[in-house]
Amino acid sequence: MLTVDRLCAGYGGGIVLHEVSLRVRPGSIQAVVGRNGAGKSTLVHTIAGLVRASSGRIEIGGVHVAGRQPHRIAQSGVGLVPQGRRVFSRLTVAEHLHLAAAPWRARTSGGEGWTVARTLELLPRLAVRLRHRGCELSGGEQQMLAIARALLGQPRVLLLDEPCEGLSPDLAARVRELVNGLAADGLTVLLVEQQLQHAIELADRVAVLEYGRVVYDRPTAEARRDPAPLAAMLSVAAVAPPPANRSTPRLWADTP
Ligand SMILES: Nc1ncnc2c1ncn2[C@@H]1O[C@H](COP(=O)(O)OP(=O)(O)OP(=O)(O)O)[C@@H](O)[C@H]1O
Repeated sequence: MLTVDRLCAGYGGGIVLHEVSLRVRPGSIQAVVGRNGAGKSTLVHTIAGLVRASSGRIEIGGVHVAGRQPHRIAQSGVGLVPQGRRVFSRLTVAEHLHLAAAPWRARTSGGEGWTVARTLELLPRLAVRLRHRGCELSGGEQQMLAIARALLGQPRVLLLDEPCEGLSPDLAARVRELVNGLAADGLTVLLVEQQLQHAIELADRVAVLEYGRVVYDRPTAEARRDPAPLAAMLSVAAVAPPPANRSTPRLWADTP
């Protein structure tokens, strides 16, 4: 369970997040949408400890983690897939995975845990690119690597900041399918998503951030039944996609 309670955070004394509260249950996906500059990345970075919370609570499985160092928060079970992937251009896929699977991360949280072999089974495209450097990967491969790296930290809570940004529609659909499968396996997922339609197709709940405040937070079933208020908040056309099926991940074997 991820609980964010009246969280305030910002930069250099300026406040970006104003009393943000969210609760994300294990095995569920909470989407966060909002216009550019609304504070979505700041929220994700504050949960991950990269931005300091000025007040409020962040709990992972009931343990208050706000104020801890980012690596301590990672050890508490928070995995981050940052916006723009942030893979190292000169390191190979194998080196990325080796670093992410460092011994202090080898803890498992009850289950069998993520090993390099298991991530390569889930994302077999990476297995054939092991010797390639980050700069030689396609956007889709970089995204897979960013997800694999986060999984190797044994997260209970996975934060994904616009994981489909810049990907082709086909690849973006595969990333969403993967995220859906990870939630089906019990991960708690907070997903920043640009596309409202995709957010309500994939997530269990959708929240809208506006100027750093949560102005909407409802089950997506409700948003699907009546998308107009949500669409109006974001100034996009109302859409009502079919409900997503939660299923285990399909192997991502073909060339992205
Ligand atoms: N490192 C930083 N230092 C100072 N201000 C920042 C920093 N990062 C973000 N901001 C400011 O915080 C506000 C929220 O930015 P943030 O990146 O969280 O928004 P966002 O909703 O993720 O936007 P986008 O959809 O464009 O990624 C913006 O006004 C932005 O200029």
